[in-house]
Amino acid sequence: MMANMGHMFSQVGSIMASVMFVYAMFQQYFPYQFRSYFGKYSNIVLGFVYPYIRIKFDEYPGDRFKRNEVYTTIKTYLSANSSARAKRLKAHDIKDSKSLVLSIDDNEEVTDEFEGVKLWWTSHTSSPKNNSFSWYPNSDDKRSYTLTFHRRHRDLITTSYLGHVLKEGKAIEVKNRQRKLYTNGSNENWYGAKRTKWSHVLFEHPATFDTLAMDPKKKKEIVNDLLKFKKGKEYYAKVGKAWKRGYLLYGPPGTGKSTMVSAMANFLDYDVYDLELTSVKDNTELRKLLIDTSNKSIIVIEDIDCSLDLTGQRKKEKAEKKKGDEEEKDPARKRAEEMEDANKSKVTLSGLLNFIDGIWSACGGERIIVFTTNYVDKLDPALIRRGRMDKRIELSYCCFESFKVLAKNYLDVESHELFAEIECLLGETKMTPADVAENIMPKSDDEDADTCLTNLIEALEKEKEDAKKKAEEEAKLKEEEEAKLKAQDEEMLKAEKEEKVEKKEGEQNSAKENGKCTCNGTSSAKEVKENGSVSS
Ligand SMILES: Nc1ncnc2c1ncn2[C@@H]1O[C@H](COP(=O)(O)OP(=O)(O)OP(=O)(O)O)[C@@H](O)[C@H]1O
Ligand SMILES: [Mg+2]
Repeated sequence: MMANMGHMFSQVGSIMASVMFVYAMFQQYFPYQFRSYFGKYSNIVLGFVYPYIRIKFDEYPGDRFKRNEVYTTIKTYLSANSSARAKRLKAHDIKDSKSLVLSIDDNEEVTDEFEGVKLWWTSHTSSPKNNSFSWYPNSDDKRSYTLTFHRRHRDLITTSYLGHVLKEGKAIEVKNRQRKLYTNGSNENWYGAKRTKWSHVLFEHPATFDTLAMDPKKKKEIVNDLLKFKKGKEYYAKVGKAWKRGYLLYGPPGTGKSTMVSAMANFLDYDVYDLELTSVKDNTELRKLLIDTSNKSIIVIEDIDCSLDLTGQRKKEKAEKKKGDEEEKDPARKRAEEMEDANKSKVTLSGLLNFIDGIWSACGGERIIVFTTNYVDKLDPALIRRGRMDKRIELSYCCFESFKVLAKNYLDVESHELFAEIECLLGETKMTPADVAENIMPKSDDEDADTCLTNLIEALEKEKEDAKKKAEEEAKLKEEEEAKLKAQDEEMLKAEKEEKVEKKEGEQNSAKENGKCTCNGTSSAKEVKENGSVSS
């Protein structure tokens, strides 16, 4: 028996060796054309014997920058439907810290059934050929799912089943949706070159329009505007506009610009993309980033005035200054500066304008672009014209209406005897909502509403006093400056007067001397004449 087994193994071994040998010879000596013919016909022959059809769904199909949504939907569908049957699973996000989201692992196969028909899903990951070795998973891996089914079910699968997968996957996506906060840090060096420059965390900012302190009328207007936008798909299509809207939020620091962005995201249930312009290399990268944002999202560029040399003038000035400096700079410093310049963002104003409303901005829809700034006057008018920034919202110092919202949120107080005084003081001072909030926030368990409001009154009075002192100092400074200017003017006038007098005197003197001179001249001429006559 054992001898028979041994004989059989040696037989199998020699057959395998022969097959390998023939295959190697075939690879080596068959001309390329033959091989391709062979491949083609072998596929046809195989088609008769192997009656299965395969459909492949790539994560990044062909020449696209954008992730294939179908791939994502299939992944969601398979996670929900097949994770019970797969043997090797991957655990992903933890939804609300309550449950794990599972999906099938790489190169794992699961079966599914649809109207009594059996089919197979396989996940694949292939790494691009790369000479460098890395311990980390390569984020440039190509991932795909392959669906295999018998060819007799072709119609059923390609129409009904795939439709069912997409519909169900989308429904699960909506149910499990967790909003994300994306940012474009320079993460190139983490796991090699990434396909997407966005990295994300879960968006968990609790700000809402209810907690946002601002004039209720203005707030209502913004909420209505956002609602109209969200429901406006058909309307935008009808008027031939890309479905996007620009908001410019401006005002002093601490007046709630960033808070409003979070409130907008929570209200609309959108993702947030916090775009850091200074780490975007150039306009092409900016475009890629834009294309790789999802629908239903808010793209925020904070402090736009600081992010970019938005005026051509500033660049020119710099260039001129550079020219002047160039001669005296030593080569090492020059090189260091050149390196620094190379690392700096080369995003230009026109690149940014294209990002906002160029042809590319219409890829996808339902996007809100928000710029925030402390200095609206510094911005280039081209950047904030209507159509780019459709709505401008000024967030300003705390008024009484805003205070009431904060008091309700922070202290649960809707009316109080100290309110009248606070209203009066708020009218006379400039305190940001951030400062007001900080003052009325209880700092210990012993502090109640009375103490907190008294704290605020003290702070407001101090602010008023400081403002008064500052105003007085400024007035004094102004007075001194004016006095100085006046003194300078007077001195100049005096100097001018003296100069005039001196000039006049000088002229008179020279006139006198000239008079003498003519006499002398005539006498000397006379003398000459006389001398001449003498000599002659
Ligand atoms: N209008 C407001 N309503 C409620 N809270 C506010 C408001 N404004 C400011 N705050 C509070 O002050 C803090 C700072 O506000 P925020 O970051 O929104 O200011 P900002 O206008 O973005 O300032 P900056 O210009 O410096 O970025 C927030 O954490 C928030 O709690
Ligand atoms: Mg801010």
